[in-house]
Formats: sequence, C-alpha cells, structure tokens
Amino acid sequence: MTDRSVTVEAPAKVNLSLLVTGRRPDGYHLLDSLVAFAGVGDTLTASPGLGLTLSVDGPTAASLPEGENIVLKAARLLAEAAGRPADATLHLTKRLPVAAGIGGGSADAAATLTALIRLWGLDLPAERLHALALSIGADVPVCLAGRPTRMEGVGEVLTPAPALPPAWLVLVNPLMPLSTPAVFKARTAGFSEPAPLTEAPADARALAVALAARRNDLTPPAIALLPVIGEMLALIAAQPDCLLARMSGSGATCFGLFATEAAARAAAAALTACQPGWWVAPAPLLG
Ligand SMILES: C[C@@](CO)(OP(=O)(O)O)[C@H](O)COP(=O)(O)OP(=O)(O)OC[C@H]1O[C@@H](n2ccc(N)nc2=O)[C@H](O)[C@@H]1O
Ligand SMILES: Nc1ncnc2c1ncn2[C@@H]1O[C@H](COP(=O)(O)OP(=O)(O)O)[C@@H](O)[C@H]1O
Repeated sequence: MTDRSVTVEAPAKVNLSLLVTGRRPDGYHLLDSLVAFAGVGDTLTASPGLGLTLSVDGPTAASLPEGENIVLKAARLLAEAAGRPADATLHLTKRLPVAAGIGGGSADAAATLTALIRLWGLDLPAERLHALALSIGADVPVCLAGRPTRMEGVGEVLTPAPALPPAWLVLVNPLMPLSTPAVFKARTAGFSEPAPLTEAPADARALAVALAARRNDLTPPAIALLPVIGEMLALIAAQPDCLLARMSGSGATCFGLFATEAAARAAAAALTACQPGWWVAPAPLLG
C-alpha cells in the first residue's frame, strides 16, 4: 500500500423485496426489486502498480472458485473504456459468502470501478459508466449507486427509492452456495405486478409492513433447491423483536429486520448459538 492507495468498501446488497414481473425474449427475467445495502461487506484497495495484480485475503476468500475474479474483469474493462493500460495493484478482503444472493461479486466489481476511477483520475460520463457496469453484471450498476434503489429490467433501470428509516439487519447464510440460474430455472409461478415503494416509511416497523405487502418471488424455488432456507427463515422470524424475515436475491442468504441494534445483536447471538456453522452478520441498513 502507498500514500496514493484508494480504499473502497463493497457493502452487501440486500433485495428487500424482489418481484419477477416478466421474461425477456433472451430468457432473462424482468425484476422489480427494492435494493438496499447493509453495513457489512468486502474491502477493495487499489494502489499504483505496473501491470494488473490482485491479492485476496479474508474469512471467505477460500470459497472463491478458480477462474477470473470479477474484480480483474472490472479493472480490464474500465482500462479499455478509458483507453489506458490496466496498471494497478489490487487487494480484496473478502468477508461476504460467495454466490449468496447478496451480490458480493457485484459489490466488489463496483468498488473496483470506483477505486480505479479515483486512482487513475478518470472522468467517465455517467451513461458510459452505467453501460460498463452493466456489461460486468446485472447487479453492478445498483452496487455502483450504493444507496436504496428501485431496480427494474434485469438491473439496468434504476430509480432512487424513498429514504429508508434507521433499521438493523441480521444476515444469515448456511455457507452453501446456490446457483442463480438454477433458482430462476426452478420457478413455476406466474409473474407479479410491479409494486414500487412510493412513500418513505416512518420507522422500521412501517418498513416491515410495507415489505410484508411485497415478496421475494424467488423464495419458493430457492427453498425447493435448498430446503435449509425454509428452516433459516423460520428461525430468524422466531427471534424476539424480528419485524420481518426474508430471503435476498436468489438466496441462500436470508435477513431479519430489526428496529434496534440491541435486538439485532441479540438475535445474531442466539442464531449463532443455535447454528454455529452458519454465517451470521448483524449490520445496520444503510440509508
Ligand atoms: C437475482 C439477483 C437480484 O439482485 O441477485 P443475486 O441472487 O445474483 O445476488 C440478480 O438479478 C442476478 O443477476 P446476475 O448477477 O446477473 O445473475 P447471474 O449470476 O449472472 O446469473 C445469470 C443467469 O441467471 C438467470 N437470470 C439472472 C438474472 C435475471 N434477471 N434473470 C435471469 O433469468 C439467467 O439464466 C442468467 O443466465
Ligand atoms: N470477487 C468475487 N466475489 C464473489 N464472487 C465472485 C468474485 N469474482 C467472481 N465471482 C464469481 O461470481 C459468482 C457470483 O458471486 P456473488 O456475487 O457472490 O453471488 P450472487 O450473485 O448470488 O450475489 C460466484 O459464484 C463466483 O464464481
């Protein structure tokens, strides 16, 4: 690391609701999702260097599969778009479970773009950056936005969501990866009507009520593929003061919504005591 290093956090993406509203001719599903971020995630540091290198550490680094890390793909595509060499020394501290429905890879890619734009002093037009992010992955544009957002299309249509109230989440993952294409493929239900959040909920309880009127349409197929998700949801919902229990993205990570840090931390401790093999992370909902 040098004085010129740029460090960017890559927070977990949480689909507070996720409706499948249709299907494109190419097979991709159209979504209407309220996406927010949690105060837990990976960290990306970019430093000056000759050539492009990436080192990775952190508690979940070992579960990254062989093959190109999405961080390198993001760096190469950004350099290409800027017409400059991809010279940087990147370091990723991986804390989020992989292939977990909380967009760890997408958040890492977005953090890489943000860090390298600063390191390389680039001034890319917003539309160009949006298109570049989308070419890396459907969830990368929303991770680049990094604030509560209504996400439509397959991730390309973004509208700022109403402000979210102070609240806490407990993220829970069984440390079993779940394949996104498999979950979409296992869907048997029809399509949902879009249901945007139109008013800012006054508090965490009002947010829970608003979310309860929506769903995550990918939950039934995810449970069919990985029944432990059903157990996780029941256990989270049974925690004192849990306002809502829901799955994020295509799973398997689920979250509980709580009004206070104390309630979230108590629930996280109880969940860990009961299932020591699960990844359990209490974190604030980022507004
Ligand atoms: C479901 C969401 C919701 O935020 O999150 P995650 O569960 O990945 O975190 C995303 O839309 C995940 O988008 P993305 O990250 O591009 O999915 P990938 O892992 O690349 O999976 C791609 C495959 O999943 C299916 N797929 C994905 C997205 C979508 N809107 N419709 C689809 O049908 C397609 O079969 C596609 O080939
Ligand atoms: N830095 C990274 N972090 C996580 N996954 C990565 C990364 N680079 C590449 N991948 C690949 O991206 C896939 C999707 O990962 P991830 O974003 O964690 O899941 P999800 O899309 O379910 O939220 C993983 O299965 C892995 O093969």
